[in-house]
Amino acid sequence: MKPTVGYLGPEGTFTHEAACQLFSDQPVHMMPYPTIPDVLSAVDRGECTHGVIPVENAIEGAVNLTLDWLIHQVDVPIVGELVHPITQCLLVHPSQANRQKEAWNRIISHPQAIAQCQLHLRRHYPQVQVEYANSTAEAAEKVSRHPTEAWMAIGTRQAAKRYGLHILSADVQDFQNNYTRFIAVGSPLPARRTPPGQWKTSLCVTLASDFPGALHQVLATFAWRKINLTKIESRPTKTGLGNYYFIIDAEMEREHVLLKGAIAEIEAFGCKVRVLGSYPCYRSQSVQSLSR
Ligand SMILES: O=C(O)C(=O)C[C@]1(C(=O)O)C=C[C@@H](O)C=C1
Repeated sequence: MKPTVGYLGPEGTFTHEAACQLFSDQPVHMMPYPTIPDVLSAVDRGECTHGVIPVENAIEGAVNLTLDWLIHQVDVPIVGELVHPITQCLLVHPSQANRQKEAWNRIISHPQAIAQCQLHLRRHYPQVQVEYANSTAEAAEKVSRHPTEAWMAIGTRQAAKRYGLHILSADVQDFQNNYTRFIAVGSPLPARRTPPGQWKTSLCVTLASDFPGALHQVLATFAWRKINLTKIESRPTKTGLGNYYFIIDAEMEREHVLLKGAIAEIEAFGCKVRVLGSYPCYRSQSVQSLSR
């Protein structure tokens, strides 16, 4: 049976591009969902074999909704990662494309996309009212349904094609080198033609108690074993101010004797360790020819 891949939709989101890349080597059934929690819940209850969602952006940082749902709401392992380039475009209805800059009155997009372009918007379109959408493609689709409005969406080139929009300007993010890290969750990833660049294990660590050097003690277990950490992020446990989980990404397979040793040592201090997944990491090929 073909795998069913849930992703943050509708068609034409960055997540859709990432999902097409990750599953480009075999036939799959792609299933769009309106929100990140919907994707994760669909995988959790077995409606999809896999899910693809964003987890971190180079400009804006962590996608907290993804982290919080992975920790608190669902029990689905991370099985793969894809780093994908993000080119934000200003998309408008073709019948409005000749407007002056001052004439645009609304910008619609996903909060992460708006945040990545905030300097550009302040500089060029200070008058626009911001409206948030569940995804960049949802915003593009809304602009396409309102041909008489002076509205812009921020989104992908693919969304311009799919929803018949005009690209007013491309690369409008405030910093170049814009990349988002997407993760696949659910069943193990089918084999891909390209080998992974690296292997990571994501851990969620809860400290035993709050004392000077508690986090240092945890980090030291990785340091003396020379295990490289690629990320550490704290998220509230939601039990009170000052209580955190630490999400630690280690550049090593879960079964490696050094990582097993590190986890055992951290647990011996009384900390709780949950393995969120151990997975291959890929980088995107060109996104030009993607469509499914
Ligand atoms: O709205 C989309 O197109 C998405 O795929 C979501 C998302 C995100 O949540 O970070 C993905 C990549 C970009 O950073 C902007 C938005």
